[in-house]
Amino acid sequence: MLRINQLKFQYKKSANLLSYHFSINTGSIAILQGISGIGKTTLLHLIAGFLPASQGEIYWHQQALHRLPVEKRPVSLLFQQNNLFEHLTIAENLQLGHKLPPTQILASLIHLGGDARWLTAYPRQLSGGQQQRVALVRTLMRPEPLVLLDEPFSELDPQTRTNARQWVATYAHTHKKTLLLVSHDPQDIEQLDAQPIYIT
Ligand SMILES: Nc1ncnc2c1ncn2[C@@H]1O[C@H](COP(=O)(O)OP(=O)(O)OP(=O)(O)O)[C@@H](O)[C@H]1O
Repeated sequence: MLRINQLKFQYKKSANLLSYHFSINTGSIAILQGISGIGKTTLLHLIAGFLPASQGEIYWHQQALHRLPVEKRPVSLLFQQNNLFEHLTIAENLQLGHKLPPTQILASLIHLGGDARWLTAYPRQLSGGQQQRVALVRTLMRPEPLVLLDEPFSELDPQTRTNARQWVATYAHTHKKTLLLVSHDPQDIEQLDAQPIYIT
């Protein structure tokens, strides 16, 4: 279980105090919802360890994540943007952070409408939606059990989005991942059979 217990954060003294309290079951998919600027992205960064909480706790099973440095947290995070290293090819980007065979990674990419020809390209040579799918594949195929996805389908057309949702749901289920994602699209909740979590 991921347990967010009375977690609080403030960018600076004059800013709103952001506050979070909820839990999600291991192996489930949860979707963070709430109006723009309410603090969804901030929460993902607090869980991953890129921001320090001022109060509260983050527990993954019995492990106190809030006491661990970023690299020790069992977390894989897809940012809203800039997920790929510009100086590495797509193949090199896809190889980072795991030891899976390239054929398995390519199969996932193709499932999302990707193409083997992308592998030798650099990120700047792909469209925003193509880059997003590459980054999504890498984030989910890393070994960490807790996966945080910040608007993972935002750049995709409706058909590609449907395929991407199916791949994410199947991969997460098969590999026993726990997923927490940010989305404004009600269809994501329905098709991913996800638990909505409202941030207020
Ligand atoms: N680096 C920062 N420095 C100061 N304030 C910030 C910073 N990043 C975000 N904020 C502020 O913190 C609040 C929460 O931002 P956050 O990006 O977490 O919201 P969000 O719910 O993810 O928004 P959106 O749905 O628009 O992506 C906002 O008021 C934002 O202006």
